[in-house]
Amino acid sequence: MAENQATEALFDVAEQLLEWGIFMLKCLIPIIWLQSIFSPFQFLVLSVVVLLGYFLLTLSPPHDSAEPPLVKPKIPVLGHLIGLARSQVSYYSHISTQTQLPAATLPIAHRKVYVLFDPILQQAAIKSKDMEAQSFELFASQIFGLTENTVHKIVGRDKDMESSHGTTDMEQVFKVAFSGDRLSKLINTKLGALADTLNAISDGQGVEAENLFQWLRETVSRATSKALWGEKANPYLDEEVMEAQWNFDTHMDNLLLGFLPSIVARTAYYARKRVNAALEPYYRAHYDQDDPTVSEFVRGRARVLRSYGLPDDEIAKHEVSIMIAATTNAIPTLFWCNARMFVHPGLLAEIRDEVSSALAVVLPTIAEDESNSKSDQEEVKKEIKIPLVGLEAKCPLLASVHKECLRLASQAVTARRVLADTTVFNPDGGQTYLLKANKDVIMPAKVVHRNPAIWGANDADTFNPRRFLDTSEQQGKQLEKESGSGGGGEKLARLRKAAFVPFGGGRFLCPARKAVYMENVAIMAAVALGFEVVGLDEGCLVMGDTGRGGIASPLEGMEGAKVNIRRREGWEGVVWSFG
Ligand code: HEM
Repeated sequence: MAENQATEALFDVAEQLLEWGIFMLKCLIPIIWLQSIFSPFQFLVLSVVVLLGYFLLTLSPPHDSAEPPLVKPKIPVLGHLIGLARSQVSYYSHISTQTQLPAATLPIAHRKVYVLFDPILQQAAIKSKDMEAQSFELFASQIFGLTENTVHKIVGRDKDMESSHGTTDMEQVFKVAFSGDRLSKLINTKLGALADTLNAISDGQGVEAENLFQWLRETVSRATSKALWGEKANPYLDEEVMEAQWNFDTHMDNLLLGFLPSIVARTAYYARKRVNAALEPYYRAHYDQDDPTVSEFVRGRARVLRSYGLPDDEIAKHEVSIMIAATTNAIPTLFWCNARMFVHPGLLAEIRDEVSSALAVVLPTIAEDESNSKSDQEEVKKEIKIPLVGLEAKCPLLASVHKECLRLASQAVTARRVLADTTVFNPDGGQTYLLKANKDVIMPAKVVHRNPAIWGANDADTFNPRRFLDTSEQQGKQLEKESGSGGGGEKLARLRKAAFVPFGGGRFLCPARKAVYMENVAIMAAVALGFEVVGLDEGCLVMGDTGRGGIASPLEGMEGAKVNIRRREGWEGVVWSFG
């Protein structure tokens, strides 16, 4: 918190200095003019100084008219950087609202980045073969503390592999780890561990939690770590290590400065050190290869890194990123899904009905009906297995709530480096833009996820649990009427598809997306059916902004208040399982 305030203060100072610099230069003009009367030489020198200063403070990179329109910042040179530091991912939304452009070129000092606001243009760029995700090279050594040698080895070998068989070694690992039996094992182990937590909730009193977010974070992180790192030597079984991982995840952006990290980014620096100290013995002892319960995700990645010649300590540093990928987005998504169900009692009742009929389990109120015998009830209560396959299709309202929560909470900022000059085209709007080689393209999900012309003029920013229920042409027509946009309903349905990008897109699309859909809907079903979240307060529930993009968490202190998670009346004693 203190580090963030310091950064904010730094940017305030920079902004003030720039404003003052320009103001002073302007003030100098009459003085220089006066000077010209007494000393032509001093007049000449001062004029050159002022002109040079003004040029440096207002310069922007050359711009081709075929590129997206140039949007100059209010504060010259560093204005966009200051805006981004202050408003983070929402800065792109501000620019989109202010300019109403489908795409923009943002000059930052002598460099520029393209930002695509239009979903069709985003899809055109994201699917182009001439775009590369380059973030690893840019921040890996500062964020993870890797040596330059390690970064070069990884990037160099990845590039060799890519040119020889079209995909990188890591992409191959993702393909295997997130398909077939490996995927089933990953999901079953994680959900098995989650079921253990649910089953341990006592009848009657339930569990008290500081807030629902914290409870989910502990529960889901524990289950995820077991599924990923295996049962023999899971380094995250130690609560201190898990806590350090969360601290690292929350504060790691401060390490990007790369300057005196143990002072400037103290929390992240020491948290990383603690996690490294737990992961290093794990890799040194080769648990990743020797324990058969370890996931293919952990095993395959380490195998690749070893084949690149990385020592165990560098592998340990690199693999701090595993829990970030697996929990940073997944946990807040699950939080919003469950929180939104429980703060809308009418919706919760509908979901409970939908799930119980899909699973053919009898609700206690129905079971208490005289036509049902007591033995029926007991049988129902004994064990309920939530199926993983086909649940979404059987529970369309549940699936719609899940997607709507992803839509509202996703602030993913997909970034790509343009490898060769690329033209992106939107046939509907007729816009064509040139994206030049070696520039970066930013595609902010928040802008397209909340575009009123696509999602509805009245409720693009608000939660509509039924939004994803019906994708028929008729709904498209209704939307068209609401948003006032022209064109057929089909066009709007197409736009919506393009404008829903919580998992990124193209070649670097999240490899775990199928697992996420299956797991989240199953967990929501079990929690809705068998539990109550007492005390959840909608008035204390506010979404924050993510610094680096991804799924937004609730603001600190606004996670919905203290809660009691307890078994639903009539559903005590149920043994939950998934499969
Ligand atoms: C709600 C949950 C999740 C969301 C919203 C999400 C979203 C994303 C996004 C936006 C990307 C970047 C895609 C791009 O650049 O186009 C990504 C990449 C990735 N995600 Fe996820 N993710 C989720 C859960 C997970 C989980 C549970 C895992 C692992 C167990 C995972 C593993 C990865 C990996 C390894 C990548 C990098 C892919 C690459 O570089 O090719 N994600 N995810």
